[in-house]
Amino acid sequence: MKIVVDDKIPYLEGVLEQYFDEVVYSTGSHFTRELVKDADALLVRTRTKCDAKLLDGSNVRMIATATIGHDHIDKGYCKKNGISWVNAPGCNAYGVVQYVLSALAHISNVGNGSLEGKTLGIVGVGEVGRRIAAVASHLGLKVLLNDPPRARAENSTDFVDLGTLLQQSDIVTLHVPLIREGVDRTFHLADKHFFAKFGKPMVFINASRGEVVDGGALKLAIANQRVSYSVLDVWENEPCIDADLLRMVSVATPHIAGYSLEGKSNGTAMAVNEILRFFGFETDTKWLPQQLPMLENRIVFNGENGIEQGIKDCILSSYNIVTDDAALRKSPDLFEHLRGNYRVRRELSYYEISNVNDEQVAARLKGLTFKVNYNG
Ligand SMILES: NC(=O)c1ccc[n+]([C@@H]2O[C@H](COP(=O)([O-])OP(=O)(O)OC[C@H]3O[C@@H](n4cnc5c(N)ncnc54)[C@H](O)[C@@H]3O)[C@@H](O)[C@H]2O)c1
Ligand SMILES: O=C(O)[C@H](O)[C@H](O)COP(=O)(O)O
Repeated sequence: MKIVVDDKIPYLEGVLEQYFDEVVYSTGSHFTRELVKDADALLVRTRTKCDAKLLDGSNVRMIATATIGHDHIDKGYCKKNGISWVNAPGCNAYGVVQYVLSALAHISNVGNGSLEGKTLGIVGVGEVGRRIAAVASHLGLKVLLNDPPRARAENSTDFVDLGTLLQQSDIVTLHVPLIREGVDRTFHLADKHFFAKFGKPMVFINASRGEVVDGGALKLAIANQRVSYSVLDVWENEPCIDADLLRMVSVATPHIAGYSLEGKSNGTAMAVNEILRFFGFETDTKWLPQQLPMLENRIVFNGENGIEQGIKDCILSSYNIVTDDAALRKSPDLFEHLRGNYRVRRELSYYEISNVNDEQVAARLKGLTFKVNYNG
């Protein structure tokens, strides 16, 4: 049996070789019909468009993507052609949480004031959005949630309509999948009408998919100050991103929000286990990547400038978004290289915070998923 694998999926060395006769590694964007035609399975990331153009006439029976998003897989085509597919739900959700928390801490530090009492509007409350909602109160934020599919399915009063959210929030963050058609379409969800509904100049964050935002409408909203501060991790037409938009946004990163080490290793593990299960390979235990790289994991809490500042400093010590912003601005043409050669980044739960003498501070840091060494 043969499997074709994206060569940027980490921690895989020698694993699939134990089960498949042939394992071929290739650049995700370079998969060709020729390469996959006699493959039984594909292990991909977002860079491999799995559609008729790639798959027509192939033997592929199973596609696993080591990512949360699956808009690069033509699900209709797969269904019609008996190809099973799986993604890795939630794998890097805490990586995106860390990204958003770092963005919030940075935004607050550069003159947008305390986060305490501000309202964070979360659009799309799935694996990522609900984790952000769960940690937000530990930064003193109130949340408003918008998720029409969940609101319908759960008949719940936890959600508000998009207009209310945009009217009442100080910060809006998008965590929807890219859906191109239908009642829950998210393609260009953030268009000129969306920005016109803002009740006040607002902070805008997008770490979902680039095509969820109409870049032209965002540029206009920044120019006319409907958007007071903007953070973009994802872009239309990646990796060829809009140079004007890059100049205009406040923080720009190359689609790395979910690129924590934990996120990547979870994605690899989930995809590998699904492949092994699909092909009926006997495994004693669920496969997990071994020997993950370590970093220094101690952070000393400093409350001298207030508790909120101390908490924001802990978040920024774990991951400071400005590093990725600087790298992209320096070399926008290296968008894909910056992603492919991303450094090791550990999630908040990896870090242990010391010098915490206050029970409430300890509870807030734990709520943000840090480990806390509390001297109570
Ligand atoms: N930048 C990154 O590195 C990165 C990392 C992970 C995920 N993502 C993107 O973020 C998306 C969300 O991730 P997730 O794990 O939370 O996905 P998820 O599927 O668990 O949650 C998505 C939520 O959005 C809701 N939704 C669907 N249509 C909606 C609409 N029109 N309006 C409002 N809500 C809507 C769904 O009901 C669901 O609850 C992914 O699909 C992926 O594209 C990006
Ligand atoms: O959908 C996801 O999981 C994320 O967008 C993920 O970070 C994408 O990573 P890629 O497959 O492009 O490396």
